[in-house]
Amino acid sequence: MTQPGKRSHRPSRPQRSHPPKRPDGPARPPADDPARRAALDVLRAVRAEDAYANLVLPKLLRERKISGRDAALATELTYGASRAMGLLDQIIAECADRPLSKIEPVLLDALRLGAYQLLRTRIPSHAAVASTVDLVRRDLGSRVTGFANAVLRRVAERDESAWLDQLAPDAEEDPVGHLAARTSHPRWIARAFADALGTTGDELADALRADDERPTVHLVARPGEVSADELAAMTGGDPAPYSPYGVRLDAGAGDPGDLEPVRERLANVQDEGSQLCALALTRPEVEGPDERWLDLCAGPGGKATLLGALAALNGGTLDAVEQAPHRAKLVEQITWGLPVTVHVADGRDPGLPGGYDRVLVDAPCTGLGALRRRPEARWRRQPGDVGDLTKLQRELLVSALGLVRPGGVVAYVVCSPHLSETEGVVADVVRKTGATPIDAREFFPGVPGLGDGPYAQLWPHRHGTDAMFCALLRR
Ligand SMILES: C[S@@+](CC[C@H](N)C(=O)[O-])C[C@H]1O[C@@H](n2cnc3c(N)ncnc32)[C@H](O)[C@@H]1O
Repeated sequence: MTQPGKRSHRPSRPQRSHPPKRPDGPARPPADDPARRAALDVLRAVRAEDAYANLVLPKLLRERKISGRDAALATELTYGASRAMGLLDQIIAECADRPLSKIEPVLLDALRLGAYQLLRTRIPSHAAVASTVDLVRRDLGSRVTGFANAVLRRVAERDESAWLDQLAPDAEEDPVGHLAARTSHPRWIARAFADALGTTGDELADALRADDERPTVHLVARPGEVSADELAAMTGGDPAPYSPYGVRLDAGAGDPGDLEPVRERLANVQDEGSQLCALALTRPEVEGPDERWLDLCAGPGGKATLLGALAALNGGTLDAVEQAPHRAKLVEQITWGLPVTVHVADGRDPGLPGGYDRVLVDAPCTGLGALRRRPEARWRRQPGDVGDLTKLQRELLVSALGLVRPGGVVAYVVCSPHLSETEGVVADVVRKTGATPIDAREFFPGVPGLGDGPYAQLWPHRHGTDAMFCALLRR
């Protein structure tokens, strides 16, 4: 696991033997503690099965019929502890009498939950400690409850800010490491953001902080079915600031899949940044026919649906390629009724005839631009992932340029601001193929702050979207 940088000295052991008492709040958590149990089970699934917290948790809450305040607490603890894992581990390592690698994984999960409650919630310290010890007792028996109790009491000796004063690198000497620790990001991700933003100053802090905010849900109105204004009126949301099809819902608006317009296929859930990148592909002029479009990495089908609906309005068609069969099925389901043909194939050599007027490459990437949606992703991703992905990204983009007709347009899109995945890939392919970059920013009308061009980079802290990157190339 990548951890924020830290100083080498160990702190003196905390002196107090009891966590600070707070008069408010319950003395002990309820004996049956469905919220914390659910949070622990999700952390375990994320660690042991490479599961995604944002998929496992809602399912588990439904199955166990956990709702209301318990569901809210389970969500806060699961997502919060997942996001802060690197920092929590550093603090636990300082407080334990053995290295993290020698702590049973389930016990470590429980300690993370306990430490999160102590440092980042208003739950009284004694309740946070007691509830964690109860979880540990139920899962592992009494043999390790003393250890869990002792570690958490030490964690409770300081608040988060005091721990950070001790553990975070010095702001002057190592500004990126300092901000990484303060915002609970791995250092390499903070570095990648700094490189893309061109600063290690205040804007880097804003970008990293925005990653910890829960994103609001964005909907896309299906072109030809309903307008953004109508969709906003139907859902109680607001028309989005940039996408003509977008609607932003209030935070906590519930499960958007339950909304009637979504059930009736008038709208889909889609980040406004994704909408803007798909739309950018459709906007540059092409001479001659403009009716055959291709999406080379289509699963699960968000952009294919928007492009398919726009193609339908113009009498065109969309071929959608996806390598993973189960994801191709999702594309089929979501684009049902649209002029979209799904092909299960490798986009690097999909066996299609070519000559397309417009091609989208929404390439597999590190997803560093959507970390706020996947709480555990920042700790799961490793710097070594970038090399393999950029090779695949280059190959897919070269393939797209072979499939588009002369004069046609290719959009290269990734949900990452990492310069190797963005400008690095495009520069390499432009050199190799002689494709001509178009200034993509022109095709994001009304959107400020997209960077120095010719590419467009969106950011959560600037635009309230995922950090999507879009390059437009003409063959
Ligand atoms: C970023 S996602 C695409 C998201 C999609 N465009 C949307 O808007 O819903 C990348 C997709 O590419 C697929 N993929 C990975 N390698 C591929 C390849 N060699 N050929 C085609 N698809 C591939 C992945 O399975 C994944 O579904």
